[in-house]
Amino acid sequence: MTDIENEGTGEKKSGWFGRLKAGLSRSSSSLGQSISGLFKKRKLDDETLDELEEALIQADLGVAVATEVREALSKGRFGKEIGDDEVKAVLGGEISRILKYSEKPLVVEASRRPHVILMVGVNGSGKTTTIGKLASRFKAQGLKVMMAAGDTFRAAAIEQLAVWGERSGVPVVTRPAGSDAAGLAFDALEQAKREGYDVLLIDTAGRLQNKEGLMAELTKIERVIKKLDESAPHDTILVLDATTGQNAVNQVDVFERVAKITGVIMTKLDGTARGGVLVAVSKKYWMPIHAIGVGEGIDDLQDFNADAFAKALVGTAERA
Ligand SMILES: Nc1nc2c(ncn2[C@@H]2O[C@H](COP(=O)(O)OP(=O)(O)OP(=O)(O)O)[C@@H](O)[C@H]2O)c(=O)[nH]1
Repeated sequence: MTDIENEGTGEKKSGWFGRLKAGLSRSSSSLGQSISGLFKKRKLDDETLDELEEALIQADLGVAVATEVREALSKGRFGKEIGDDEVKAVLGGEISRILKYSEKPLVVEASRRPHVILMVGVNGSGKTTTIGKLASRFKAQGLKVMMAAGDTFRAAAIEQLAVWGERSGVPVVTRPAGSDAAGLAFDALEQAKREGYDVLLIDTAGRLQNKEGLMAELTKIERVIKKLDESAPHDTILVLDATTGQNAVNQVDVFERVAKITGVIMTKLDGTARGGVLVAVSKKYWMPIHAIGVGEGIDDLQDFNADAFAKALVGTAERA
């Protein structure tokens, strides 16, 4: 058994925390600025709490989280004077507490041969890139990895995965654009079983315009995979683009209805002011968040760490 958290040295960790913090700096500076503006030697009254709640909603954390933070902050402090630092500390603590439920590294059960991971998400969410990053990580851990270019609607997606395959030295099963994705998934799994692969990562198309079509496609892929392995897919990971803000929450709604989502990876957390949406997703769905994408490079995928994320989002810490 292995997981993607076991990678790297302490030095690398502080490096990635730096990257996470840099990535989330837009989110944290917009949130930090709102808070700093609010709590310059101010009494904690209803008006201030209303403004804080509004700032949190503006930062995409969602109404439920904003209400919870408001309650936590007012407890024992209502009517007293309060400063930025205390507010940020309470906020960071509350966010971390919520996110803890979602902290769950992606575990590959190597004995499954292969552990089948289906990647779903709308076009452009970062699915293909994330598969490439995962493949490269698993390979670095010594696992035998295969990818299947199941987004057969777009020739560019097939080519893109092939490039990731070359980059990471991982074989990619492809078919010409327009081919049947379920057939491709079946063949890939058959080959992976026969040749003793540890992990099979399957890309899928994510056209949201037509929910019935999407559901039919994913259901068909699942059905044919099960002919070869009743327990597969072992993970169905929804890839969400942080830059879409609240729309990411709607996407969980849609995909939950068309597939049995087992976890989430959120991409593009570098350089967006909308990183708070991850907290809204965690709070609403209590869903495992396996990892986060903080760039386009092969190493820009980090294990999700609730505490580090909360600190980077609120902008409270120099180090993890
Ligand atoms: N900045 C940044 N860009 C990312 C990240 N992940 C993916 N991208 C970029 O987002 C764009 C879309 O990524 P894809 O991997 O092609 O997305 P997809 O969901 O497979 O989209 P289709 O191929 O259209 O189905 C690409 O330009 C990626 O390089 C990330 O974590 N940070």
